[in-house]
Amino acid sequence: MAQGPALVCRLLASSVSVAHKAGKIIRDVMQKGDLGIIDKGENDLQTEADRSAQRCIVASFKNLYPNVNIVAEEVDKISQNLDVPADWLITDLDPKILDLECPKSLQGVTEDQVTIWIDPLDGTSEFTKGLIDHVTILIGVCVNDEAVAGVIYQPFWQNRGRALWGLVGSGVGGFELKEPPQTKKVYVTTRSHYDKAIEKFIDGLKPCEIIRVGGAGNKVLYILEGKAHAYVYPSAGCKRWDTAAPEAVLRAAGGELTDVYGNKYSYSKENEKDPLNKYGVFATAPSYNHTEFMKLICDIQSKNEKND
Ligand SMILES: Nc1ncnc2c1ncn2[C@@H]1O[C@H](COP(=O)(O)O)[C@@H](OP(=O)(O)O)[C@H]1O
Ligand SMILES: [Mg+2]
Ligand SMILES: [Mg+2]
Ligand SMILES: [Mg+2]
Repeated sequence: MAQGPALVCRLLASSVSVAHKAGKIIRDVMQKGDLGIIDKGENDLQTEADRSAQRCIVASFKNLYPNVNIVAEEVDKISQNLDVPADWLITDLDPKILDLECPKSLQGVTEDQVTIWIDPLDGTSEFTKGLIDHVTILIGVCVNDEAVAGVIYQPFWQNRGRALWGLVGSGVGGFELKEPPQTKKVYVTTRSHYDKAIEKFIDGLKPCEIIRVGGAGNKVLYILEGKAHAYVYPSAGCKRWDTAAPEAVLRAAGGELTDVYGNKYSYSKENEKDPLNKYGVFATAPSYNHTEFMKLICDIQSKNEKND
């Protein structure tokens, strides 16, 4: 008897659908111009767009998948038991995603094994400065420890939004995967959390071109669209909601994302209590050997420790 699409495929298609709805909320807040900025402290802002986009995504997922674990960036009690307005309801699931060949290891997954890591607006600092191209919505579908599917959504793309999605072991969609330039190495790093230590680390990578832009999702996008060989963030600061979706899409495309020791982050629900990516973020394009890259990173790390 036909089983219908696997839960992971339905969750991925639902993530694309709800990201479109949250994207419209973010565009509307920007259009109205009253961002309602709150400073959460330590260079971490939150706006009405972060709050409203999260409410839409969390309420919609809870409505359709009541037993899935959900961890979202913004502390917001409202979305826990919200009546979902009709225009937030998850609808029109993309048949291309529902019809994906779901990897055998994921076919029997049940809701209780799933944790959805949500960053309703990644690149908030840039959003408050009107740098809207840096902004993405990140929805990572994780099974036990692993980020297996994800959506990097650009709400301001051609002013109607674009979803880049991936299912590890199955494929990617919504964009054209491009290789980075064959010439010099190009690395992408933080724009708004740059400090002397990061600058010193990045200097160790020279000669290369350094691009500084906002958003973890946006930096992985630079890799997927062939604008950079690697994303280098040699500091704690990002959280699991910043990397779950980008890691899933990048790995589905053949790339890698790890900490400074070359280890993947665990995305199990237990990490809700301590979501900090303590050992940085290092992501590489499919054609860029991650092991080689991490050896280079390790050399820089030990050189800096010797000189300190
Ligand atoms: N040192 C730090 N302190 C607080 N947040 C940090 C941080 N470093 C990175 N982040 C968060 O990680 C994401 C990517 O950061 P960056 O743009 O600097 O590369 C942003 O997510 P949000 O915009 O969702 O908060 C940012 O806030
Ligand atoms: Mg934030
Ligand atoms: Mg973020
Ligand atoms: Mg955010």
